[in-house]
Amino acid sequence: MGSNTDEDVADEDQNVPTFVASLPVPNVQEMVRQNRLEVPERYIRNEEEMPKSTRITHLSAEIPIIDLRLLSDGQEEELKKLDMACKEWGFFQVVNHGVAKEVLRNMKEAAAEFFNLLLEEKNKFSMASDDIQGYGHAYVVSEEQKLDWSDTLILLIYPSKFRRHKFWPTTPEKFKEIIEAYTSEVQRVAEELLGSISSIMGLDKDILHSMHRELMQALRVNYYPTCSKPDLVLGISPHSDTSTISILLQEDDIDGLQIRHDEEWVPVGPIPNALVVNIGDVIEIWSDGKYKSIEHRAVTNENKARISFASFLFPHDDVEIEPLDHMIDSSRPSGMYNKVTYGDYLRQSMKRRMQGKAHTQMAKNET
Ligand SMILES: O=C(O)CCC(=O)C(=O)O
Ligand SMILES: [Fe+2]
Repeated sequence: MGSNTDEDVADEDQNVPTFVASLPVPNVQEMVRQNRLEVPERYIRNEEEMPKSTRITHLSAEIPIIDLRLLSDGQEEELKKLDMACKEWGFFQVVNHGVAKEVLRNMKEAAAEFFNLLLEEKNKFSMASDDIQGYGHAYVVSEEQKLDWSDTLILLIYPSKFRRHKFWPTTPEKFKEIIEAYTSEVQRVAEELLGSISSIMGLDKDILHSMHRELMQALRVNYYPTCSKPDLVLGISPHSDTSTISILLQEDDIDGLQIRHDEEWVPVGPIPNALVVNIGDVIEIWSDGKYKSIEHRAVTNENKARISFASFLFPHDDVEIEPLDHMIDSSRPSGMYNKVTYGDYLRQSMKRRMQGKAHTQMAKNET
């Protein structure tokens, strides 16, 4: 991994995985550009989903902050904190991760420049009708469902043989290199984190990584335009991630991400240059529910568009996922989840709209 010597070989390769396509929906940024005040009915949430108050609460300050250097050095305190974070929050912020500020800044600036292009320029990279790589929307499966107040750019990054370069924006000119620089660092951070998560699960450090067969990474860049009525819409619907772990870069000065904790929505206040990490469904299943893949959503605001970068780390399609024997409670010897083939799990989830914990529910062992 990490090499880019096989540049462009993947595009026509039959073995490049494809994902379930989304129905076509309007471009939200363009809609706002044309009429800043309009909020069409399809975006207005039912009463119970409306975000209403989006302010930082006292709980925001309790979301764990983890020092990656200490963690990767195996420092006991930091490993304990990670264990608590995975059990009680499913989310934590990572500092001291070693990704250069310049790499983060370049990524943010390049993405902002891309989204500021005219629609017809961006549409040169729009998703094909049978897949979700490129610029467009994901998880829209019916004409009736409420729509998210966002547009997105999705790229499969690793292994690099799976890249589909025709979807990689060419404006700004250096965008490809900038994505490469950022995502290769994310891959390193992910490998370090998987090592530490292996340790707290009582496994040798390299086990979780090797269980992926190939450690895949997809990048989803979310663009949330401003909204004149942010209390009525959601930038991204509540969902848990189908990944093993996800690593998110967000703006330093715009709130948006909220996570479900003790039945409340808790905003994750940005820490400049930190990365937000969450446990995905795969670890929830491997750990038989001890480590939680927590529901989260994004809200919008009236004043400033927000861009976030979500990297999803996940296993090869053929990998079978099931609770690890030693993580299963003796009181429930068959475990909480059935065995699933990851590729099936992922594609099944994409046939549904994003809906809270519906995906892991599907794998639940009801006996
Ligand atoms: O924009 C955010 O803060 C959250 C994005 C997210 O959850 C996702 O892309 O899966
Ligand atoms: Fe997510």
